[in-house]
Amino acid sequence: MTREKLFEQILQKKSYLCIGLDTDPKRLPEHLMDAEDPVFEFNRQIIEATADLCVAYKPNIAFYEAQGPKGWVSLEKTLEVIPEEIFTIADAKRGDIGNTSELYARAFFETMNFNAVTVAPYMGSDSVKPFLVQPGRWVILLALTSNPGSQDFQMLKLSDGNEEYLFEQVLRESANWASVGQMMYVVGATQAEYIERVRAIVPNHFLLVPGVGAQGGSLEEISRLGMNQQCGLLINSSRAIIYASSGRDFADRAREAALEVQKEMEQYLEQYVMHL
Ligand SMILES: O=c1ccn([C@@H]2O[C@H](COP(=O)(O)O)[C@@H](O)[C@H]2O)c(=O)[nH]1
Repeated sequence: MTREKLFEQILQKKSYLCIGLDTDPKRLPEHLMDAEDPVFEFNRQIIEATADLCVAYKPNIAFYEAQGPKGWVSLEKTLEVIPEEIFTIADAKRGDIGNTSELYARAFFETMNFNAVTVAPYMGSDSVKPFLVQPGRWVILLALTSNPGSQDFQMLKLSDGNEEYLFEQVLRESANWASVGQMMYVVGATQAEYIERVRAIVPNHFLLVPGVGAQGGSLEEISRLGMNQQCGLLINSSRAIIYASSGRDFADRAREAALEVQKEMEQYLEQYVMHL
């Protein structure tokens, strides 16, 4: 999917919400356990209830891999019921030597038909570039993650005297590997105090922002500080939406939770994008 198509969808739905399908078989409503494929049935109903309120779905691949072969089947079936216009992200955090990355790219872009895959930058350009071969398929590179451990390496100051953090060097260098139409960055909502530093280096890129909802990041703050003229944000929320209820009403409650976020996003889009 092109950047233009993504922006069109954002304007049309007045939403930049990405719903995370972190579907944990242990957290499924009891009544779904009789279904042939409870994980798929859960996802199907969540998608049916929320597709008009979000612009992306992000299955976290770990939740499917952990199930073995049947998890991959649930994932494949889930992809088939996501409407065509919605952006799909394989949150897989891959990256390896070149020929192995090529196969990861094939797995997520060809065997499965994802629009984007999350990639770790630690192994450098030759581990990331094999994901950048097809126009319309995106790399979402981990830049400044939402977890406390982001301090361990991403926030290290480089010793070359220019006072940059390692995550800033990752942004600066990797921005040369692809156009803004093929590369996004993961920046946690819990890192709002650094968002201006991020935007100083990558003003035009889309950012995938996890960490609102269950992790406590502020949607208002990240929207105010992080939006650009094409919105430039996909805000992910997983548990706060998909587990809004563990009962028979789970899909309706998920819709209500998504609607609340979408309404708030509508205000920010009007405030920070539409008037530009
Ligand atoms: O820095 C990161 C990168 C990825 N994630 C992933 O996003 C979702 C967040 O789920 P919530 O339930 O909304 O907290 C999950 O799949 C993480 O693995 C992240 O949180 N932070």
